[in-house]
Amino acid sequence: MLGAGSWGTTFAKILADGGADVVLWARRPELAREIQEAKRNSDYLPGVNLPLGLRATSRLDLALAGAEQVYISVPSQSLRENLAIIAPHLHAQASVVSLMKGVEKSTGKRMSEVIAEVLRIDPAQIAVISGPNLALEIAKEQPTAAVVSSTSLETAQAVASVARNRYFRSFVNTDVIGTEFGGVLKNLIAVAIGIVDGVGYGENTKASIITRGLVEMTDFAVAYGAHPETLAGLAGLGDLIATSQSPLSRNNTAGRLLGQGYHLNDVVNQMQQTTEGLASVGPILELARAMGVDMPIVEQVRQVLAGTLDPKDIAPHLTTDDEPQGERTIDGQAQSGSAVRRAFQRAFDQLRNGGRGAPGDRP
Ligand SMILES: NC(=O)c1ccc[n+]([C@@H]2O[C@H](COP(=O)([O-])OP(=O)(O)OC[C@H]3O[C@@H](n4cnc5c(N)ncnc54)[C@H](O)[C@@H]3O)[C@@H](O)[C@H]2O)c1
Ligand SMILES: O=P(O)(O)OC[C@H](O)CO
Repeated sequence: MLGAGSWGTTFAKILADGGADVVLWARRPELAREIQEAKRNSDYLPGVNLPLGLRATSRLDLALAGAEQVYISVPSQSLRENLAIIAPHLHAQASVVSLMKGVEKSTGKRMSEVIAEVLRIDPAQIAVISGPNLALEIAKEQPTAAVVSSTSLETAQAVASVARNRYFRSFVNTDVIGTEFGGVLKNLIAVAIGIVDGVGYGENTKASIITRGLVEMTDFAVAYGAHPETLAGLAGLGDLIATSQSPLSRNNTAGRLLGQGYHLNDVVNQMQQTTEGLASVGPILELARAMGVDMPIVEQVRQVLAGTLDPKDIAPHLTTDDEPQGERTIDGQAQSGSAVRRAFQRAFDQLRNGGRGAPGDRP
């Protein structure tokens, strides 16, 4: 596991509690020592006891020696530089798993794209994991689920069978684009929710933004080749709900501070952990423009960040059109609603089958 922040450490615990032999790489030797010796990461996960079998080191060569699966959890904007130092130590057949939820600001690339480009490995060796996964809740062993996605179902299944335990359930799919963009886009909507929360608006406003935000997320991801069902699953709606509702969310918290009137620079200074949404707004809007996708909520988040829109004005503008629009739902067709129906059918089938058997989120 590369990256010993909140999510890297929590995910190392998930893997170790599932029975895997895990070595966690921390950049700072003193943090590696605390994890290795005291089985604690007091900076990021105060009060959490880590598994006794979890090892930690600040030496990348030792962390990667013989690793069959390499999980990466560093800030998205630092992935490329981290990959450059990882590459010489990586086993040629290793699977590389991204736990990150951002796009690279300078290129607009998803994390799996950056990994494929820098490491020059077969995309079938790459997987991504996303879902409603607030680190601190999981570190306290509160049950949740996630989706492991790879273009190779075999790789996704191999990773999912390791990344699971009594409190963490992994499903699989092969929609890497939808799974990654779900994690990126929900951050932007969570910032919007935080903003209106900070302003003092209530549940109607937030529900409207979540619902319309999901349409924006789906329109965007589908334009780039995702399946709409993925956005109705754990990596889309599931994560959107968790991130928008929780005070543990850094994106939500950053939004709330903006809504309370703090300037972006002050908010960035206050956030001690990675807040991916703030860096993703620009590249996502550029990608949206390139595909002709309308994202009024994300555009207004950009304006609030730029200081050109008063936070209290964000909510009424759920659409940029003056004329009343049809309420397109997540598959973009008000009349059919077929993606929503399929998602409900899938959830129903899973319940009926005791959690098994859905083709999209296969456990
Ligand atoms: N925390 C969560 O609840 C959570 C859940 C799911 C996904 N994620 C995603 O995981 C990724 C990492 O998030 P996190 O919460 O672990 O962040 P964090 O800020 O808690 O930790 C980031 C870690 O990366 C390390 N790092 C390595 N290279 C770095 C560099 N060049 N610059 C700065 N830090 C560097 C830091 O030392 C730190 O240990 C993000 O993409 C985030 O969206 C987080
Ligand atoms: O704290 P956030 O806002 O980065 O959200 C953490 C996770 O992505 C929630 O699934």
